[in-house]
Amino acid sequence: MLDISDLHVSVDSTEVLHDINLHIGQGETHVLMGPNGSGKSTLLKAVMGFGGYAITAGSIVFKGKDITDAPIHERAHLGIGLMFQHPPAISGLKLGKLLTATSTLGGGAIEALAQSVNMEHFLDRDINVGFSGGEIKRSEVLQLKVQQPDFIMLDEPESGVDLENMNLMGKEIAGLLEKDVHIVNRHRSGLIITHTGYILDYLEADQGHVLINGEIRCHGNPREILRVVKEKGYGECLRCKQM
Ligand SMILES: Nc1ncnc2c1ncn2[C@@H]1O[C@H](COP(=O)(O)OP(=O)(O)OP(=O)(O)O)[C@@H](O)[C@H]1O
Repeated sequence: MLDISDLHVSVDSTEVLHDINLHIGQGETHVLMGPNGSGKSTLLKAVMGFGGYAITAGSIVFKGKDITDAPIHERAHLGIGLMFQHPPAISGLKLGKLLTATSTLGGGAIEALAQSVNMEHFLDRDINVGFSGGEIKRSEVLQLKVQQPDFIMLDEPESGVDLENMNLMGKEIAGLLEKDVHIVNRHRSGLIITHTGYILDYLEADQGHVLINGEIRCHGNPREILRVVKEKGYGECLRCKQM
């Protein structure tokens, strides 16, 4: 579904990502780990096509189409969706209005989806204005449920979420990634950034990658990587031979 080859990305003329190669097949969920500031969010934003994240070399191919230079709305139309780590607050734009504008669903269907993540009372509020950390995350999940992207990128879905809401979020994200469907029949794929790995309690991820200083330094079983990092730190990933 997604093929990233030899990708270099610069922010403010500083190269943040160096020579990234990543292949995510249809139905697969991959996990991206790595120390703070290693470039994980930058990779997701570059795949989504945000301005300010200049691709200076390499390519991104999605569903067989080269999207390296495609604008963000084209990528969204093709089926790429992103849950932000820190989404912006937008004064003057109601959450319900955004949801109606980004889907073909009617008001009743949107209301029902909002209820499923306890957000029915937020449709009339300006997006993220005064939302708590957990409410922001539920709003992001709701937006993904409405958009139904085929490739879902999640930037730290656990951060700021209480245990009860983590349960809700985990199940919703597993639903979005069709975890109850056999992998050969799954249409959706995902890439999830996690520090804690809590999300892995709700869905099995197929592959984990460790990004350090803008380079992918290790691949492997996500739970195994987490175990090693907890015990020995990310330094151990620099010695990883699974490249
Ligand atoms: N707009 C920007 N201007 C300058 N530097 C930036 C910008 N965006 C990202 N960077 C830098 O790029 C590096 C990678 O940032 P990024 O947010 O991708 O890291 P991360 O791995 O997601 O970190 P964390 O785990 O802390 O969320 C950091 O050093 C960051 O300061």
